Amino acid sequence: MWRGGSNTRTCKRRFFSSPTRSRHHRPPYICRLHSRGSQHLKAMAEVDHLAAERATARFDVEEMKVAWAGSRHAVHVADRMARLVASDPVFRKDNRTMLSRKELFKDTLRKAAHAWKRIVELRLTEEEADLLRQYVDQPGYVDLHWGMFVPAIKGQGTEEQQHKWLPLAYKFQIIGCYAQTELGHGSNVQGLETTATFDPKTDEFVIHSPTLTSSKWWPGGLGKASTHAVVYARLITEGKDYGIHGFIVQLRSLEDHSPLPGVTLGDIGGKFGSGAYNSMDNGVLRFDHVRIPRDQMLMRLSQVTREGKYVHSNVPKQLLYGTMVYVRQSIVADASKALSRAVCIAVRYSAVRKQFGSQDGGPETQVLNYKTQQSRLFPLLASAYAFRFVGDWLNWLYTDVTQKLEAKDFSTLQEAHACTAGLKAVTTSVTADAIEECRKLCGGHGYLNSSGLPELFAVYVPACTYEGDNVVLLLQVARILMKTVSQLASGKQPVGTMAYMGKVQYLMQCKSAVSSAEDWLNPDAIQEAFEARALRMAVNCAQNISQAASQEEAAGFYERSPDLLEAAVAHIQLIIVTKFIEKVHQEIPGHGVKEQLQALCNVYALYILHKHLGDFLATGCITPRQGALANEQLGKLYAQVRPNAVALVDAFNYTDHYLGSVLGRYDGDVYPALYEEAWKDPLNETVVPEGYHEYLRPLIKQQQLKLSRL
Ligand SMILES: CC/C=C\C/C=C\C/C=C\C/C=C\C/C=C\C/C=C\C=C\C(=O)SCCNC(=O)CCNC(=O)[C@H](O)C(C)(C)COP(=O)(O)OP(=O)(O)OC[C@H]1O[C@@H](n2cnc3c(N)ncnc32)[C@H](O)[C@@H]1OP(=O)(O)O
Ligand SMILES: Cc1cc2nc3c(=O)[nH]c(=O)nc-3n(C[C@H](O)[C@H](O)[C@H](O)COP(=O)(O)OP(=O)(O)OC[C@H]3O[C@@H](n4cnc5c(N)ncnc54)[C@H](O)[C@@H]3O)c2cc1C
Repeated sequence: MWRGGSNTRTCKRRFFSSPTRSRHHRPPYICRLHSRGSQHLKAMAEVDHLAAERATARFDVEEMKVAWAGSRHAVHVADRMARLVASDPVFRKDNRTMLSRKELFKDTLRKAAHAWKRIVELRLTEEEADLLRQYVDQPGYVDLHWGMFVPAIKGQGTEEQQHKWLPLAYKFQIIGCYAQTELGHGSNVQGLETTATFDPKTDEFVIHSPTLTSSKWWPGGLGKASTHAVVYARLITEGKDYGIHGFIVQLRSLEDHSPLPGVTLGDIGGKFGSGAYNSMDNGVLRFDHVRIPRDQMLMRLSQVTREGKYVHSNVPKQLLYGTMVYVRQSIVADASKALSRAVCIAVRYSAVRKQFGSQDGGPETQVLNYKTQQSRLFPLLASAYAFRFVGDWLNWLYTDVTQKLEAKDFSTLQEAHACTAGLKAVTTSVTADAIEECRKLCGGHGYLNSSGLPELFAVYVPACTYEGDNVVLLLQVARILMKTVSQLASGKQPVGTMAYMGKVQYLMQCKSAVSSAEDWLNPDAIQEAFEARALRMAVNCAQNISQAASQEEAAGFYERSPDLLEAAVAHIQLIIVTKFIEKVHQEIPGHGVKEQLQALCNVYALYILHKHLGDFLATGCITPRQGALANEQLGKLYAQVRPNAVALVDAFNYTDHYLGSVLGRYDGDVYPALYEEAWKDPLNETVVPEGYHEYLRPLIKQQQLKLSRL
């Protein structure tokens, strides 16, 4: 093989012959390697494996792209934007992990400015611009500007305020961030300490950070880029504290970007992983009696009059949390993107990679053919599709609730909160774990930056924390579940995703009718088992809380919170399974597409059942035998997915630029790419490393001297 042959030996000789060769003047062996032509290498590499894989697909990949993207139009626009970004040298990202923090941040500013220039030049629509930013794929201040600052003003500002501030934000005449979290408090929003005290003499609010722990801490874009922030602070007027409200505060000069008087701010420092989320300037901010006009309080939900009187509109105060609800639903859509990227890399590489099993000098086995590889990878593939569809549904729910709120109908607010909080928590936790699992599925090469997986993981894991720590959010779901269970006795019929709880009499005693592995292909059997498990877990928790009669309800909730978390997860998994089943029931065009989605839906549901078998058995929803039959059926489904696996990840329609992984390349030509990538590392800029003369040579010489004395 070329990898271990004479070229390698030439390489060693040449390296030792020249101490300071630059990577721009590569040693002759590399030139020779190239002059022999990439065609020669290609012929020797395993390019054909993916072509052969694609030929075994039993469905129409182009139509699956439509099912994944949501419409033919969505495929077309996404494709155009992805290619626009991939073909633009400013958007290159293969060198990102080698940049210093300062270089990375400057690169992010450059990319953001260039993206904006292209958006304006090409007169892109909002949909196109969002996609272009997604494919640029580098976290930066623009995410918070468009993702939180603008939505906060839209959701909490009066029409007059929107009219004043939004045009400035839309044209980047100001740059905004979302400054809620403080050093001392993040999860507990009501515990924030920053104050906004109304001064009727000047008709201003005085924004102040009374303690160190009240310093704003974490807001993205705050550290270096933003000129303005929506700041959350305790509103104090007429000597009374009215709790947390939002205020638009200018932080930096629009002339020279210097902090305004009374404002102290900066970046909070390096974060997990090289490159990755370090492109973002998460910041710290302190106020020393900073004055803002009264009309910079976001006044849609409540107002302070010229005289300083507090007036609360007749709306639920939780509408203040609206921006978080909006972002949580978009994070569910992001989860399917991040998970599908990791799975695409792991599936393609598993089809290329071979280990063991060579018979009579024949080829080794593709690792994708190992049942263990399939049982680790295919549930993640199914989860990517499941999250995609539940994300679409959540987006619909969010739009529906927003329309109802506009009409002053607040009846679905709790449903929106429970679904966004719970789905955000479950999909991000699964995705973070899955990216790490995909790294392991790629063996040693998965640990290289060039696999794309370390960076994806480092960028993605904070999703388990931002926009609400996942445990805190699941406890919110659990509280709503307990409230719903307690209302069942009074005959109140639960609605929306809790409606199944209305079948309490039946679901508490039903027994699964499954008697063969094939019976688990029946969506009704799956649905019933998941509903019974979720309801029984919730009812068990409610009973345990109320049986602790000596305790206050809150203390009982606290005691039982680990069980409540599991009940909340069971409820959210039921929603994901239900929405996948509903999707598959729809008319889905394209040869074999519906069948593949059906198989993935079953993989998802039966994998969850298998993983959480303890829940299903302990609640008596299924018998151990039925659990074993589910596992048997799961194995059959993996065999069904196997010939379609590569085509199923092709349907995500990701460019090599967006994937950013030598292992996940579309053409499967992995080894030459890995080899090539290694030489780009700064350590290879010189053949003899810096520090050799200072540290290595003296050490070796000293040891040689010692030995010669012996
Ligand atoms: C290199 C690139 C490579 C790869 C990239 C690949 C992928 C990357 C993908 C994405 C990355 C890109 C961008 C990143 C995007 C975003 C991240 C950036 C920004 C992050 C921003 C933030 O984090 S902002 C701060 C968020 N903070 C929180 O979420 C705080 C959490 N806490 C709370 O929400 C609340 O404090 C609480 C809900 C926990 C408690 O509320 P509280 O009012 O104190 O008390 P309760 O008694 O619990 O509740 C009272 C009642 O209110 C109801 N309630 C609570 N919340 C809501 C709500 N939101 N809506 C409606 N109702 C609500 C609750 O149920 C109670 O109701 P009752 O009926 O029981 O009274
Ligand atoms: C990358 C990143 C970007 C961010 N961007 C922004 C931003 O733009 N704007 C902004 O305002 N904020 C931002 N944040 C802050 C983020 O929203 C908070 O970190 C998050 O809400 C968690 O709050 P915390 O840090 O206070 O965690 P804590 O609440 O201190 O959590 C610590 C531990 O305590 C546990 N815990 C806390 N409360 C409970 C409870 N009641 N019951 C059981 N366990 C509990 C948690 O599960 C966790 O294990 C960002 C954070 C990160 C990491």
